[in-house]
Amino acid sequence: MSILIKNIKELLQVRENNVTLVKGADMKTLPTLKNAYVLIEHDTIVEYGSMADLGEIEAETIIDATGKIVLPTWCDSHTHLVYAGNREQEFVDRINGLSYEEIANRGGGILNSAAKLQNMDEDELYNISAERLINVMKQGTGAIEIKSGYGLTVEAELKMLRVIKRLKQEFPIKVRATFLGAHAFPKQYKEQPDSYIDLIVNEMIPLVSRERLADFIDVFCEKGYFSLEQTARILEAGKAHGLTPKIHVNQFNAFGGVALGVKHQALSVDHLEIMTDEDVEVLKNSNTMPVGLPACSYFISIPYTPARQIIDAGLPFALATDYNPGTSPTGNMNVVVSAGCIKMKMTPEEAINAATINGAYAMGISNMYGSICRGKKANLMITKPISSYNYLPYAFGDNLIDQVIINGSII
Ligand SMILES: N=CN[C@@H](CCC(=O)O)C(=O)O
Ligand SMILES: [Zn+2]
Repeated sequence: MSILIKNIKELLQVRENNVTLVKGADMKTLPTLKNAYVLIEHDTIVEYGSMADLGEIEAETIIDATGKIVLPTWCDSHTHLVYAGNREQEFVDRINGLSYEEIANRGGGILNSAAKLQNMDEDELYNISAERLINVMKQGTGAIEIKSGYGLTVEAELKMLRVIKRLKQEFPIKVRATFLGAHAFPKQYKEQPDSYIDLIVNEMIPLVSRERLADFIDVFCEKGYFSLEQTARILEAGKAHGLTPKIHVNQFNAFGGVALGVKHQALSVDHLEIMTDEDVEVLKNSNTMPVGLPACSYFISIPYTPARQIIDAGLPFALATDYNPGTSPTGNMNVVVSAGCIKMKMTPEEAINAATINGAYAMGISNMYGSICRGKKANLMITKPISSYNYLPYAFGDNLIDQVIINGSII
């Protein structure tokens, strides 16, 4: 199977060398090629170049992209896409003045999602999750991280991770799985929280690892959720079982979670709505990717991650959706890229770098995903005819994606 895309108005994120992330001032550069072509064979980008250099090439499928822009598919490094039901009542409660914290304290929030998921049959959970996955693929996402964390019992956490595994097997999109048993304390552990940490460390992590159900270990490190000490214990146990840390930190409070993540060589630290100068400082000279989730800030009206401060400090930065029923009921990376530009003052070049190559880095897959590079996976999207790539974040809410190719297949 071969596909030739020709007469491309502009081909974005073209990398001659296989860079694995971009940071600081380099994020302002988005290498492009005008009037270009790309040749795909099976699941791989084998060649690209200027139309002037296109010789006689045979291809089974030829796509004429006149007037259109082609770029790598989005790499969404933070989602909770597997969940049992929506929480629109909490949305209305927030409009009527309750905060995220107040709703959680009344038994809403993550515990509300866990109760629904524990009662849902695994096939039904798979079917509704598959529908969401198909939807985000059509919106241009070609690689995605999906977390557990709405189970909160051994059985329900494993159910979630098996659903993620099945999604990975059934769809061409690249899926990375994260074990987030430490998302909230189940009600029965409220008075003896360390017994829940024992359950995670002694039962859940060994089972998840034995059945190879996850790549990453995550913890919601936050006041009222998991403390620095509890987070450290879980990360240590995860690492001992081959899981790489990726943590939720600084969503509502800054109290040293970023430094803890860096100390444990977290691949990414996510949320970061509340950042101190020390948090930014500690990320320098680390291999940890800071990840912002602007759809969450928008939806629950909390501050936006200070992307400018982070990038201007010379750091890399990634954007992701945080797709979940409580704080970000969208998996649409196009909206996230727009929000990065509009609310975080990122340039379109920075936002596209953040949502492609840096998102891939935050999933540990940027050697094969996130840029147009010979030998990389054939994950590309073709826009409708548009005036320039700036139009993508500018026309927020418009569907500007015409065709999506994932793993060499047209979706
Ligand atoms: N903050 C923690 N976890 C999710 C929200 C979970 C929920 O409210 O269901 C997040 O990343 O925003
Ligand atoms: Zn999250």
